[in-house]
Amino acid sequence: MEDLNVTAPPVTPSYSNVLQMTTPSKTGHETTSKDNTTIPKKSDVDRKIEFMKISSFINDTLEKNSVSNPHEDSQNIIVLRMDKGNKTNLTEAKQSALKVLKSVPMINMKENIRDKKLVIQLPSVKEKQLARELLSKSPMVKTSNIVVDDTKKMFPKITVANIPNYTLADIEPKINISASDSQSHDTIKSVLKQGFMDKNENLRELIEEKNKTFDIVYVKVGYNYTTAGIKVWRWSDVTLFPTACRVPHHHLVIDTYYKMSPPTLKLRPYHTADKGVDSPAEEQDSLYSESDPSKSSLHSSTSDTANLDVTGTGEKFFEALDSPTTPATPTSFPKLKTVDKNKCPCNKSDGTSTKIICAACKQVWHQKCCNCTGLPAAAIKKLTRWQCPACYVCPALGKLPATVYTELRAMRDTLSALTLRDSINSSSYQQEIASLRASASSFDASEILSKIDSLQKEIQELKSPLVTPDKSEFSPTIKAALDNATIVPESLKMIQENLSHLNNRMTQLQDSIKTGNAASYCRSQAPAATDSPVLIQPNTSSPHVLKTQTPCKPYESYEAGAISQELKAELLEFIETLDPEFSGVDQNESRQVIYFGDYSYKYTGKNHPARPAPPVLMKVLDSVDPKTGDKRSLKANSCLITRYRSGVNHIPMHRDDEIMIDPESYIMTVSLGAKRTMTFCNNDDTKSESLDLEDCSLLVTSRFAQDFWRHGILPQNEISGERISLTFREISPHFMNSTILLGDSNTAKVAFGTGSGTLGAWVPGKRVKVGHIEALPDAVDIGPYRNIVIHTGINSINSRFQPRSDAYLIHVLEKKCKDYMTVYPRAKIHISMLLPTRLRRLNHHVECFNRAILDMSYQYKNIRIIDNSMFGSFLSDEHGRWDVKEHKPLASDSLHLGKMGIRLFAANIKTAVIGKSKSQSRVRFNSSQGRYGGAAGAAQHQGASNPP
Ligand SMILES: O=C(O)CCC(=O)C(=O)O
Ligand SMILES: [Fe+2]
Repeated sequence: MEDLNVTAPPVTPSYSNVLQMTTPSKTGHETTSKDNTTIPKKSDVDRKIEFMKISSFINDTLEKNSVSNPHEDSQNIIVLRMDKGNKTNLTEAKQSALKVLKSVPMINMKENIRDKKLVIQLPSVKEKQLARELLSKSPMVKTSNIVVDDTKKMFPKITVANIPNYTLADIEPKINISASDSQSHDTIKSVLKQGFMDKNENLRELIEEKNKTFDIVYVKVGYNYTTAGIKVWRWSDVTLFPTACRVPHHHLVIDTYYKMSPPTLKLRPYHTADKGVDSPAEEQDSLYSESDPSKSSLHSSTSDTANLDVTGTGEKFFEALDSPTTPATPTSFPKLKTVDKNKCPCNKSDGTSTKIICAACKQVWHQKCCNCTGLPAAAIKKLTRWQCPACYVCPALGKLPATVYTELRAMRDTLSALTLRDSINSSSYQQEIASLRASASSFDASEILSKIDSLQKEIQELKSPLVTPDKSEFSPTIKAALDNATIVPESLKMIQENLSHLNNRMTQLQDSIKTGNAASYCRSQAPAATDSPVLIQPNTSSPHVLKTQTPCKPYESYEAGAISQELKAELLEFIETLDPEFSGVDQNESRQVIYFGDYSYKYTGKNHPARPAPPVLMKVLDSVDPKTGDKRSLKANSCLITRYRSGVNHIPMHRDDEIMIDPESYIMTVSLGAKRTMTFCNNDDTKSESLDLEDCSLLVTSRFAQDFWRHGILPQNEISGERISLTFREISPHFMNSTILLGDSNTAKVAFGTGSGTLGAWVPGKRVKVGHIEALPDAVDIGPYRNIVIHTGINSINSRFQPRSDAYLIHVLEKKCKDYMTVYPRAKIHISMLLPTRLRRLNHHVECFNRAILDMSYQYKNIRIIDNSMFGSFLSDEHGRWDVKEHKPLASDSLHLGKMGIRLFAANIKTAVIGKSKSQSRVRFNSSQGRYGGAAGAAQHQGASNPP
């Protein structure tokens, strides 16, 4: 190939695909190429079809190309896809699939509800083939239009896709053109086409369909994110391709160059600078047009060819980077809407936003348009070597010598020799499977079922302590234990709870045995055993236990006579004056309320505007001395006065769990008048408590307890007297963004709270030190935060003392996240990606681990990713960790961020947790108004509406 000596035919690059943001899609136009053939411009539909074809080509290629696949296991995956419009129920499909695959050992079967698919992981290719065969024959698949697919479907969000250039390496050797017969453009073209077509059936179709119009394809890989309404691209090394594709909220964009590149026919590398691309005329080129060769950037490509990455590993790319003549910025960047360097690419004039100038391309950016929000103007001025997203490439990830790849490959080979997948194929493992199969065939379910039955009976009897058990019926062990035991009521309760749990599990097991699914039941109970060579189960509870557990008391304290008679009289006198202002909470007027507070409060569908509190309410707060378990200060900035005319008036069971209540706060209720009973119930209604609220009493509950207990004052028709309650809460719209940061030492300096904290007033919360993944706290220890930000893992993957496989660590992380989602279904979990370090061996691992996090997180809609890759560019600043001038990391530290790094890291967290919710853009309050000050915020009481 290199020796081809052909004259340059007229060629020009087409950059249409990358112009998604710059060129509005044109449909139905026709254009005339230089050789006068009329070439149809592609309609959106055409493009879509083409992209689908090409993406399946990519999937195939990746399937074959395990080198670029970071998840070796995913080769043995079958996907059952219930396509759109298919009415099949996923759970039913799963049941049927389990039946069909009864005889096939499998690692697991996961439901992906969002994409309506089942992902079946099998131990090896052999089992996969077997499973595929069984599935394709199964009536379930045939009759319900379920597609059996063994691609990995790595690219759920491909918007524009094409052939990744590493596939060119596969193709190239197939194209044998001798110097003599390659004199004409057409010959070369046809030979190349043949080369492509030989490679892939889909592509053949594509080419034949489009005929004539297909040239060589060059690919750039990247993903974009949106900032200030404009799309910004981050181009990646092609080896990062899967990662780029899988960032859930980014769209993958692959820049395509339908180009011939004589005279050398070297393929243009994806990262070469886009010389000559800025011309708007070229932007409008169709994919297929050929125009003036002088505009082509591909002609003068001696340096381009030097950068050619034919191996697909990025080696050449990095080699080229290492050479002193190559600029340090290898990425090219799509053209921005504006060609005016003095104007931000967002094309909007925003006089208030501080501007930054890129040191490389001199483009002006608004602070907010390049992800620099959170930085003070003074700090921005200091960013003299700042490079914009278009120019920057993180030195940690972007510049590795080729030798590193050789080492890495060797390392990977050694490592993969140690993985479970290989051991699965080993003969001893196979023998074990065979013996298990043999014993399974002689498995006598009836004996086990009867044993379970009798165990369940024993459990049932143990569970009813009121009936004195006849010990003679128990097994000797239980009998002995009962004889020796002195059981206190609490432990009895606990034993009872555990027994119910056990009982449930037994019933499940029994069902599984009866339906012949024992094997799959056992597998689903032990994912760690197959995911990881380290067979350790993380210490987390089952969803059942998590949902029903009650880790706290329903209330903190109750104090009779907490309010003096004088204060009571004063309060009643004040409330008397409010009489006409009370409003009924529903049509039945089950009770009447009136509200005072710094922020407006939406309670049972009605908006109660902010209203300054009178001194007498302040007096109540000042006079009480609530007894709480800890010394947290009791703050309140709102008071809801509720009037129950008689015992008929009531408040149904509910939780005070509005998102605007401080997650760490207490809720105080002062009762006046008739004695009423408050009932508390835990989540699964297995526990209930009641408490008489007497005249002048004070009840203190915590916001924390609301997730585990409901409360209410039910009708007591026999009571004729009136009761008035005053409920004091701490409410602020800030708490919509309340955040708990579970983070390693890099997060130590991220400051929370109002005022001048790094995260600012709108992100209140706290940081909990979590040095490594296994130290992530249990769900019940977290609290009702809206956001759970996790930034930990670097110590886990770097630990020499407690080495853990990535699969295991991801498993623990996933399990913890699931626990958090079970206990706090309204919380958003943000996993902040590991940051690059100065340790090169670790950086590769960081990248792989981040990919694995992406893989895991993609399955859950409540898990989001904080993508720190962009902010890598700031690490190059002297305030961060990288010394751009010396092109090496700062000497001081290998893992920790510098001062500026922390700021930007915090800004990234802030952006993630604040999001772009509407209410956020409407900042409607004035924090300086203080306690009961009366500015208008908005808080909402979600519970306490009467059932219809
Ligand atoms: O009146 C009471 O004591 C309880 C009121 C209450 O639970 C509420 O407003 O959420
Ligand atoms: Fe309540």
